[in-house]
Amino acid sequence: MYLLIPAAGIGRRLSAAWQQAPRNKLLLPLRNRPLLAWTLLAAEAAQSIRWIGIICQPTDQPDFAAIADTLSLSTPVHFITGGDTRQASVYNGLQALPAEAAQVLIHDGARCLSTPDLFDRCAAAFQSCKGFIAAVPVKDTIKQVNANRQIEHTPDRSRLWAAQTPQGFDVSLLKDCHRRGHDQGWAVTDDAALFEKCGLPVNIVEGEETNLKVTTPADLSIAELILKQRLRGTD
Ligand SMILES: Nc1ccn([C@@H]2O[C@H](COP(=O)(O)OP(=O)(O)OP(=O)(O)O)[C@@H](O)[C@H]2O)c(=O)n1
Ligand SMILES: C[C@](O)(CO)[C@H](O)COP(=O)(O)O
Repeated sequence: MYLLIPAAGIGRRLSAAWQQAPRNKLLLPLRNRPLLAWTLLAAEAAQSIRWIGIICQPTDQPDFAAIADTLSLSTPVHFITGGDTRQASVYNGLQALPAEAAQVLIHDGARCLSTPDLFDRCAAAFQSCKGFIAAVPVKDTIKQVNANRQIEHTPDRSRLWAAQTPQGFDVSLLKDCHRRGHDQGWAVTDDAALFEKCGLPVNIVEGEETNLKVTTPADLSIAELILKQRLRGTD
């Protein structure tokens, strides 16, 4: 299975909280390794992942290459230049896939706590569909709010899921959706939304409650705790 890892962000929300200049949060230490290292180790331990493409800014590539070298991965790692948005980065990643890649998993580098089992369950989902996402049921009541911060609507919680990654797609179909998105000026925050806008079905694969996206300082603290428990075997 081919895996694309969007890793070309600049961590604005994390840096702003610390009142620091933006920097790629995937280089931040978590326990005793850079955040990206945990993502790579999980992908390496998955039975299904045979190819990794890290989508990054050229300025981060030397650091990411050093991280990959330190891990001595058996899975081949390739580097792809990212774009100004996650959507643009994934677009670049798709263009860089080997011609023989028919299916791809896309997984945020910032979701460093995903387990090998989740990668393998997602890879297996291709046996029954051409588009899917890892997701978990929503626990909070969600409110749709207008510009005046007044509640407009309370969706039925029983039908709400929080999208995670990996997200998996037929490569040819996703390339078409990204192309249409570029031509139509669609701006989306996950790749499934492009499939949806193109009228293509996207299924749900049960995600993991611990598969959080490290976005804010609180996420970093939670990720530290989860890793501490996981490394002690008490996760
Ligand atoms: N132009 C971008 C923006 C984001 N990402 C990646 O997409 C994932 C999810 O993005 P997010 O958590 O938002 O990371 P950042 O964009 O770095 O964070 P922020 O929005 O706070 O700047 C991350 O692994 C990030 O590196 C990317 O590859 N290219
Ligand atoms: C793809 C994603 O992780 C699904 O929840 C999320 O949309 C990424 O959003 P971000 O703003 O790029 O972190």
